[in-house]
Order: sequence, then structure tokens, then C-alpha cells
Amino acid sequence: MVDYRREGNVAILTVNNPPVNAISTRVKDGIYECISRAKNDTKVSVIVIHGHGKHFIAGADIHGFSGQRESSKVVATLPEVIAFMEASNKPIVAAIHGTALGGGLEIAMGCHYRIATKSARVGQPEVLIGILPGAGGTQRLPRLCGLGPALDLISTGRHIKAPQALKLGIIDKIVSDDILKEGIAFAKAVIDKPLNGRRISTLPVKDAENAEQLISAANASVRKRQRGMMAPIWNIKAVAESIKLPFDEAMEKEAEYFTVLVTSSQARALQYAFFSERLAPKWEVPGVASYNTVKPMNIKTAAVIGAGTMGTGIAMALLNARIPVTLVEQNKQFLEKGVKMIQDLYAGSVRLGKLTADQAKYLLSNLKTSLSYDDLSTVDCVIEAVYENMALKKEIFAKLDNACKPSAVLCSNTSSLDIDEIASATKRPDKVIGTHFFVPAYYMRLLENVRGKLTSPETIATVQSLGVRIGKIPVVVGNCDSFVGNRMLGTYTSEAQFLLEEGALPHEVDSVIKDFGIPIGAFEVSDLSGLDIGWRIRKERYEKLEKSGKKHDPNARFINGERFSPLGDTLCEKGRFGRKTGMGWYRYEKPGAKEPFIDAEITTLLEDYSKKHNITRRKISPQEIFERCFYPLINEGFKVLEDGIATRPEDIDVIWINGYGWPKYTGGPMYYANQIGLDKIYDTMCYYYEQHPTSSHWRPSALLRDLAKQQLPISQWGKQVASRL
Ligand SMILES: C/C=C(\C)C(=O)SCCNC(=O)CCNC(=O)[C@H](O)C(C)(C)COP(=O)(O)OP(=O)(O)OC[C@H]1O[C@@H](n2cnc3c(N)ncnc32)[C@H](O)[C@@H]1OP(=O)(O)O
Repeated sequence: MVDYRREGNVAILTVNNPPVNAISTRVKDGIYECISRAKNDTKVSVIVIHGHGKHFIAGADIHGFSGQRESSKVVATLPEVIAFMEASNKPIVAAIHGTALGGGLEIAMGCHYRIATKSARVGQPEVLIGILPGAGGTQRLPRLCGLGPALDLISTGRHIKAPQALKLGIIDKIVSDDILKEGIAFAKAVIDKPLNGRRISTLPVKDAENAEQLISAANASVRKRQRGMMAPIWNIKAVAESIKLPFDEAMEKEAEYFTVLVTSSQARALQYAFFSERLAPKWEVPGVASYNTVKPMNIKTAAVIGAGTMGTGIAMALLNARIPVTLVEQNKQFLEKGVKMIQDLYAGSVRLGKLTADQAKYLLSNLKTSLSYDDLSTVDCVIEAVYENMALKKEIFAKLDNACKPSAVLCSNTSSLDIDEIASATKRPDKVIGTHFFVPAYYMRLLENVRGKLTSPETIATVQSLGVRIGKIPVVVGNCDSFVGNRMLGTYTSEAQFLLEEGALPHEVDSVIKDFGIPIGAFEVSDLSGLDIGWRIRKERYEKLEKSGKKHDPNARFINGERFSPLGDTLCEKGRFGRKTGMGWYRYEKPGAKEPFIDAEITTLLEDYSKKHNITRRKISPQEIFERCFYPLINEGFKVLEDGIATRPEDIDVIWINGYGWPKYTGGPMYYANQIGLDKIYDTMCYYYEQHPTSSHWRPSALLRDLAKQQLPISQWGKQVASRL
């Protein structure tokens, strides 16, 4: 795990624990033993520590926080090993490449010098997995780079690249990519330099005079950006100890606060989410194929059909990954509008310093435009992103089938429509797949890849690998109405509207949702995306009903015996399309304005509506609002598993965290259900189903019922689900 060798008077410690050199107990012990050996070896004058493979050290082994720890051969803890390094009279040089994160940066700060390659990244990302840098990071970092930057890095968990780390004083020098050679050369040059001033724990905290202001700014930022998370608050509290207490006493506080966090349910949920996100690309269709049995096709060029918000966002996601894109529209005007959108967004990134003008120019140089499918004969992959209309999509897929080479993969960005029906318009259904992006597509990390009945494993492998390449978290799901995310969402939006019919007001429902940690309420989001979108889809459904001989009554509260709320249609008929018209479920100062205000007109509309339908309005408690919005959503997740539409609970959680703003610190709806207790969820579902028998989303899932009896942790029942499929 840690190799020791000597080259002349330089001892070289190589950490070797693939894939990221995480600090397991054996790595920690190995470092301690090798440093002891070097300290005692009279031929050694200086020590270099570096990492084998792609990274220096990416931090402690996250498995160790909740799982079983290996027993340690040496008694020293990681903070003690780091103190032991710092106390060494022989200089120690950390030679960093790849990443030095968490405990990796803490080990580097226990060294007397840090050098790094230009592309190396450093950071204290512990906060993102619900804990804090518990090996001295909260105390050494403010001494090394100042209180302000340390508060920023530790409370956000963001990584920074070597040039910025150099500016902040976190590293001493940027060197060439031959990191070991550079490390040895640097070490030889510092052999005789005094170590006074190089032991970070002995230094004063920089910026201490501005502490009060810096700490209150950090807390304010956490309240705004990381609402509901406990780790950032405790991280700031730990860093703040660095200006109140001597180093050793502050280290005791760090250990105390670490214990609070490491045993918290938020930390466990965040660590579960960390591993779930890394599991998602490793798809598996039980009994058919999996990521390690099938090779993806190499996508060298792509096309996007439709230059609206979605199409341009997808094109940018591809361009950002250096994949040349042909953007296709039906007329010049739409095409020019789309290109302008892309240009403007890149110009914005240049203004914000996220891209240089040259980089933006290069990315745009890979964008081609066309009004004809004839230009798509050589592309490897096409993503259709036109509005939700089956007839239109089938027409497009038939044309693509004719225009594209036989090996090209044809993808639809549909968020709800039947992939098999779309594929039936082609002679290559094995190459057709859903790639459901989320708005804004260049930013949102989720990619819901929908396999049809005939989609080949190679096509699944291809879009999964493409997803990773463009920086997404790709999840494979099966084909059903609205797939996984929107299918579960449907229960939540329906129930939110039923609550309005029975007595709640939009802001009351939204505040319960936001108090739980979802950044935006159900009605706020409906106003943001536009009520007319759903209205158009519903009108198509009513037309279909009428065609099948069933008259649709615009005031009907039931469709095919299922409870339904026509409230959304009523608002649209009044021109209340949401933010864009300055009124929807809320009122806005003007069309396009962002801040929602409670609208007395909506309150009256709801009261009249309830009266007209003989519904007695009542005060609905936050607890009832919570259960009615979230329990059917969770229950639908179990139905999705039951139907084999998702094969793992982790995939559902990843979808909800990355596509719908579900608070990561609760692990996602499936993990959270386990926290509440599956038996409690099941009993509550039964209770509401009795009260609302005309809403099938209250019918408890059979899988939920079976699992509720067993009381197993999610990792175990997740395996049971897979074995059923
Ligand atoms: C007290 C607390 C202390 C002292 C800590 O140090 S807490 C840990 C702090 N460190 C982190 O949080 C780093 C987490 N890791 C990452 O950010 C990234 O993995 C990476 C930037 C290091 C590499 O990113 P990438 O190249 O995209 O690779 P993956 O993220 O897919 O990771 C590859 C596999 O490595 C596993 N991994 C990564 N980090 C750890 C870790 N700290 N402990 C255990 N395992 C880790 C990850 O799960 C992937 O595993 P597989 O999916 O391939 O099985």
C-alpha cells in the first residue's frame, strides 16, 4: 500500500492504493511506518511522498466511515500520523499530481513543502459527504492560505487547480508532469534549509483580524446556498476555533465536531449518494447485458434536431465535450435564433471568466448548422429535441432513418413518450433510445437513458458512455409513460393540486416542499416552466378521448374513474401561463419577473372552485401536505422497481437528486423512505388509499408491502429487487 525506497539520501514513499490512493487503515499505517523508517535511516536526509497512478491521495477511504474498519497495526490516528510527519527533522516534500483531496491535502499540509503539476487539483471536499476535515485540515489550511480562502474551500468543498493553489500559498511551486523526478530534485534543494516556519501548525492564522466579518459572511453564504445541510455550519465552526484557541486545543474541537458529523444521518445519506452516483453509469439490464459485457460505439460527431431551449442546451453539452455538432432546424429563422442563444451563453461564460474568448471561439467552431437531413449522412449519433408530439417525432425518426448511416444511433429527448413507438418509425429499432436531458441541458447533470424493447445493449452502452463523456450522470431506465423521474413527479404534482381543491393555498404547499429541502416549490416550478406546456399535452389527451367517443367535460374532476384536477386548465384559459405572463399560481410584478407573490385572485378562484364542486375547504396541516406530496412519489418509486423500469433503488435516488432538486443530504426518495421506515410509509399509504380510493397513486406498491415486513437496509433490499427481475 505504501512502498519505500531510497535513492541516494532521498527516501521515496509511494502510496499505491488504486483507484485513487484513498487512505485506508493500511495506507495510514504504511505512511507512519515508512516515515519512521526514513527518520531512523541515517543515510536519509530528505523524504518525498507521492502517489502511484492518477492521483496523489484523494482522501480517506469513504467506505470506512460507515462500513467496518480494518484493524490498525499502529496506534496512531491519521491526525497523529500527520503531526508525526510535521515534527520530522528531515524535510518532507509532497509531490502532488492528479488530486490531493481531503486527508490527501491534510497529509500534504503535514509535509514541509508541497509541489504540484499544473493540472493537479487540491481541496477539502469532506463537507460534500457530510463530514469535516478531521485530520487537522480545519486548523492548518487557515494558517497556510488565510481564514477567508480556508472558509471558502472548507465550507463549499470545491477543488482548485494548482495555479490558484500557488497564488493562495497552498503549494510552493508548480512543476512539470514528471512529478517524481521533480519531487526528488526539489527535495535535494531543500535538504539544508531550516524547518522553522515550515511546520504549519506553528504558524499564526492569516487574516485573523477580519475573523468576525469573514465567519459571518461564510455563514450567510451557507444559509443561502447550502440550506438544510448541517456539515457546512460545523465546518465553519471548526475553522473558527483556529482563531480562538491554540492549535492543540482547536484540534480537540475539530475531533469533537467531526464525531457529531460522522455519526449524523446526513453524512450517511451523502456518502450513500456519493457511491450511488458512481454506480449509475455501471448499468445493468438483468439477464441481458451490463456495462462490463458490452463495448460502446465511439461517437466522433453528433447532430441535434431542434434549436429550441432543449436542443441548443444539448448541443452545448456536446460541444463542451469537444464533440462536433450539426444543429438542424426546419427554417433559417429558428436556426439563427438557436445559434444566437448558444453564442450568447458562451459570451456570458467569457464575461464570467469561466471560458477564455479563444476557448469559446474554439467550441463554436465545432458547431455546424443545417436545414436538411441530407447533411447527416456521416454523423455517429443524432439527438432529436423537438416538442412533445408523437406524430412529429415519428416523422422525424423516419426521415433520420433514411438520411443517416446504418450504424448511427438515433436518440429522442422525449420526457414522456413511448420509445418503442418512436422506434417503430425506423428500420433500426435496435439503434433507437431515449436520452432525456434536463433543463438547462448544458448544466444539469442527469441524463435519463430510456431503453426500448428492441434497443440493443451496444446502443445502451454507447449513450451511457457518451453521458459520462459529456459530464453527465447517466442512468438507464425502462420504457413506460414518463419513465422514472416524471412518472414519480406526476403523483406529486397531482396531489399538490388536490390539496388546493381541499383547502391549501399554493404558497402553503410550496413552503412545506421547500422546508424539506427541495429548492423550488411545485407551483413555483410550474410557473417557471409555463403552465401552457402541460395544457397542450392535456388538450391532446382530451382530443384523443373525444376521438375514441368519450366526451371530455372541461369541469370534470375524474377521467376514466381516476381523480383529476382541472385547475391547471382553468388557469390557462384565463391566460395565466406562469412567470412569462406575469401570473400563474402566483402573481408577478411584470411578465418575466422572478419573485412570486401570493395572489388574492387565486385564493378567490380556489374558494369558488371548491364551492362549485361542493368541497368543504379545511386547514391542511404541514404534516399532511408533506405526506400527500411525498409518500405517493416514494410509493411510485417502488412501483417503478416492481415493474423493472428501474433496476436499482440507487438509480432512482440519483435521478431525483440530480434532475429534480431532491436534497442530497437525505439520500434520495428511496433512501429517505428507508430512513422513515418502510412500514410507516406503507401504513400511511394504506390510510390515505382508504380516504382517496379514486387516486390509484395511493394504492400501495406490493414491493413496498413486502419490504415493509422485512426492515432491511437499502443495500440489502436493493439486491433483493435485482434478483426478482
Ligand atoms: C476525515 C475525512 C477525511 C480525512 C477525508 O479525506 S474524506 C474523503 C475526502 N475525499 C473525497 O471526498 C474525494 C472523493 N473522490 C472524488 O472526488 C473523485 O472520486 C476524484 C476526484 C478523486 C476522482 O474522480 P473521477 O476520476 O471522476 O473518478 P470517480 O469519482 O469515478 O472515482 C473512481 C473510483 O474511486 C472511488 N473513490 C473515489 N474517491 C474515493 C474515496 N475517497 N474513498 C473510497 N473510494 C473512492 C470511486 O467510488 C470510484 O470507485 P468505483 O466506482 O470505480 O468502484
